[in-house]
Amino acid sequence: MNISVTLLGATGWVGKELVAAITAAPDLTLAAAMARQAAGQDVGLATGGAALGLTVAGSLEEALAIPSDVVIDYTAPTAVKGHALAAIAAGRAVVVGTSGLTGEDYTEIDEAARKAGVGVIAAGNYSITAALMQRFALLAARHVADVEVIDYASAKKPDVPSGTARELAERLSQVRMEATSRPVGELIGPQESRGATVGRTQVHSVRLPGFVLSCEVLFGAPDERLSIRHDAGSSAAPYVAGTLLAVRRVREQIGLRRGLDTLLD
Ligand SMILES: NC(=O)c1ccc[n+]([C@@H]2O[C@H](COP(=O)([O-])OP(=O)(O)OC[C@H]3O[C@@H](n4cnc5c(N)ncnc54)[C@H](O)[C@@H]3O)[C@@H](O)[C@H]2O)c1
Ligand SMILES: O=C(O)C1=N[C@H](C(=O)O)CCC1
Repeated sequence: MNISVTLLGATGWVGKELVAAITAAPDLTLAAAMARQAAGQDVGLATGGAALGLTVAGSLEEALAIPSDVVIDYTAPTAVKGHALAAIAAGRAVVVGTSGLTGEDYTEIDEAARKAGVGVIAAGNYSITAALMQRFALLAARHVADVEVIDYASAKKPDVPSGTARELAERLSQVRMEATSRPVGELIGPQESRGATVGRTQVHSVRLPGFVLSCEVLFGAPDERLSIRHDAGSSAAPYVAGTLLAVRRVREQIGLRRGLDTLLD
């Protein structure tokens, strides 16, 4: 069955790749696309491809006025929550790609989705290999008590920690044992040196030129260490397949599902 899609953030780094992938997929139709600065232009031309005969919507209201099954959001951390709640209120299933949402934001989105009877899938990272990192880390956390997360991104990334690191830390916190390291609140010196506590897990964010997005999970045990690391390259291609997998699966559920690895079985 064909799935019609509304894409928010269509002219962005990830959005452009998704326009090409959705229009090439025989089971998907790009019903609407929003990008404020390219409003009124042909979506295909605005994203560097051939004309598609679909005009870019300049606002969320305009985009949601066109019927679709699923709304994808790859916009900005400041905008995504409002977009998701509006799409849910319009009866659409939602795939969240944008980073920056907290656990509390997701609780609110889950409640709204359950009330509306629609599904939402959110993944801090839609790359298949990043999902595998999360899967391996969750397995390791059942056996090794001490774990911390290092989040590396470009100097320009506006949000902290990355969606990848935040989701990983929140999920590790649900399964991990008590750390054996001294509690952060009992340390001598600036507690910020120990990073941010996300759930029950310390996250250390590095923002430097030369990085795109990397995430490292460090496990420590007496006289040994385990590190599991994901490094993204410079293109947005790795996020496309996972996002489209979520689009194809999101209408099977009601409420929120977090983590691409939960779709991989
Ligand atoms: N989950 C994942 O796998 C994954 C992968 C890559 C990027 N991301 C996240 O997705 C988000 C977008 O990333 P990007 O690199 O494509 O960004 P980008 O800046 O290249 O593109 C953002 C797009 O959204 C639009 N936009 C920005 N602010 C908006 C607003 N307030 N309202 C409406 N539209 C708005 C822009 O015009 C643009 O079209 C970021 O939060 C990024 O961290 C997540
Ligand atoms: O480039 C970004 O920004 C990315 N953001 C996601 C995150 O916050 O984890 C993941 C992929 C790239």
